[in-house]
Parts: sequence; structure tokens; C-alpha cells
Amino acid sequence: MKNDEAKQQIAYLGPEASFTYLATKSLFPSDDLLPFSTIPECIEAVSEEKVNLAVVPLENTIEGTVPLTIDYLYHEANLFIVADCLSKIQQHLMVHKNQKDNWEKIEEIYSHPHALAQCHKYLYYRFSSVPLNRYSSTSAAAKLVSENPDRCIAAIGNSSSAEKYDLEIVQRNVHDFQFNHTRFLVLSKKNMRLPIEKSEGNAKTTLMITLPLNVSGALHQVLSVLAWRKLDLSKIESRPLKTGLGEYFFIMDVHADENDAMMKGAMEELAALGCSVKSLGTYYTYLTQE
Ligand SMILES: O=C(O)C(=O)C[C@]1(C(=O)O)C=C[C@@H](O)C=C1
Repeated sequence: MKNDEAKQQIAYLGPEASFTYLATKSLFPSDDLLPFSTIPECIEAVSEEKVNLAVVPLENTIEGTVPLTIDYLYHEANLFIVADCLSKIQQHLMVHKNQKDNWEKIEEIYSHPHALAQCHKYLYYRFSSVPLNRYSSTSAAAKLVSENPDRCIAAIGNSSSAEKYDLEIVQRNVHDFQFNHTRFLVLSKKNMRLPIEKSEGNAKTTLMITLPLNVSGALHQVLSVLAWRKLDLSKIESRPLKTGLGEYFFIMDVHADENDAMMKGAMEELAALGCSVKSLGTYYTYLTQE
């Protein structure tokens, strides 16, 4: 990412060597990267202007949405997406070097819940009686293992965290499906676009839409508004409004600029139909190295 001004402060889900760190480092190689322990803390840091930007995971090809990110963006924060990026995810099983000959007798496994879920089949068939402990990130799990040389415990995470925390990788690529990618968002308080050197495809806009309650065919109307304008959707997902069962909001990615005449018209028409529509901004996808 080009950066002509002074160094920016970028929040990420830490500690160092998490998947989010690797994505952040690849996007902002010469900025100040600040680790936070949870996704909400990253989002709040940028909302409270303690940092310029935050990088958070949004969705994964195996496990789907990271609900905390979407829900926090809808219910708690007022931020814009200024770029997104796709990273290849390879999960490895790692132990303390003192335990490398005992790894088949592991007593507990730690990792981020999304990472554990990406390795569900492997863990189920190989370590069915071993407790799986959800931890704040894959790198936090690796750090925990490094701080407990006498315990026969393992972490699941990437090879950078094995290197950083001096662990032994005992099984490589334990994720259940080979095509494993996570999409990360770069969030800002300002609605702007980051200048990106290696971007892929056209601009994309993320919309959060709430339908009028109890109107039959409301979702069909929303889709029609986009369809007749030939606005291409690449994602649609519903999440609970948290107001009652059966009440949802929708997050949609539309392949168009929010300033295009067709998008402006669509947003006006959606509002006229009684929907509440919020644009999280127009941005480009950055390609990280495979
Ligand atoms: O735990 C990490 O290393 C993270 O950066 C979080 C996270 C996630 O929330 O999805 C990021 C990418 C992988 O999909 C697994 C975990």
C-alpha cells in the first residue's frame, strides 16, 4: 500500500505472527502495527481514533463469517471499509521443542475458534479425546505453548508463529480443505479509499440493509432493485438484528462504486421502499502473496 505521509498506526488482532498480523504487515509494511487482544478492541481503537486504521478478519472459505466483526460493524461501530484483502491460510500443529517427541500424547490443543473449526475433521479423527481450547488468536495460542515447556500441549497456527515462538511444527497443513483463504477488512473512521498498488478487479461497495418488518416479498424487492440495474452482488448474508427471532439485517457486497448513478438510484429506491440502507464505503481488493 502506498504511503506518502507520515507513519500510520494500524490496529490488528495480535500478538505478532497471527494471520491478521501477516495480512496487516503485507498491506502496511512500513507503518506502526499495534496488537490488540480482541476484534472489538481493534474496532474500538479506530473508532476512538487511537489508531488510523484497523485490520480485522471478516470471512473464511471453510468456516464462513467471523460473526464478531460483522455484528460489531452493524451494532456498535460507525466505520468504513477502505480496502479488503485475501490471504491464503495454512494451519499447522505445533508443540514446544521440549515436547517434540511426545506430540502424539498431546493433552490439550489451543487455537482461535475459527482455526479449530478449519481443522475440525483432522482434530476429530486424530485427537478425538483431547480437549480443544478456544484462545484469542492462533499466535496467542503459540505464545502460550512457548511459555509452558513442561506441558504436553499444542497450538494450531501458521509457520510464522512457530518461528516467532520457537515451536516445532509436528503436522503440517491440518486444515480440512486445501482451498483455505480468509478475507480481511481495513477499517477507518473516514470514508476514503486507500491507494493500492496491486489491486484486483473493480471497486466494490458493502451495504448493510434492514428490511421493513413484516412486509412480504421485501427481500425480493431489494434484489429486484439491484438486479434490473445490473448491479452485481458477490455476497449476501443475514445476521440477527438481536431484536427478536426471525429479525435480521443483510450485508451485501455490490460490484459498483457508491457514487455511480445506478448505485445512488438503487439506494434511494431502497430507502423509498422502507429499507434502512447504510454504505460502509467503496474500496478495492488488495492481493497478498500466496
Ligand atoms: O487467530 C489468528 O491468527 C487470526 O488472525 C484470526 C483468524 C480469524 O478470526 O479467522 C484469522 C484467520 C484465520 O482464519 C484464523 C483466525
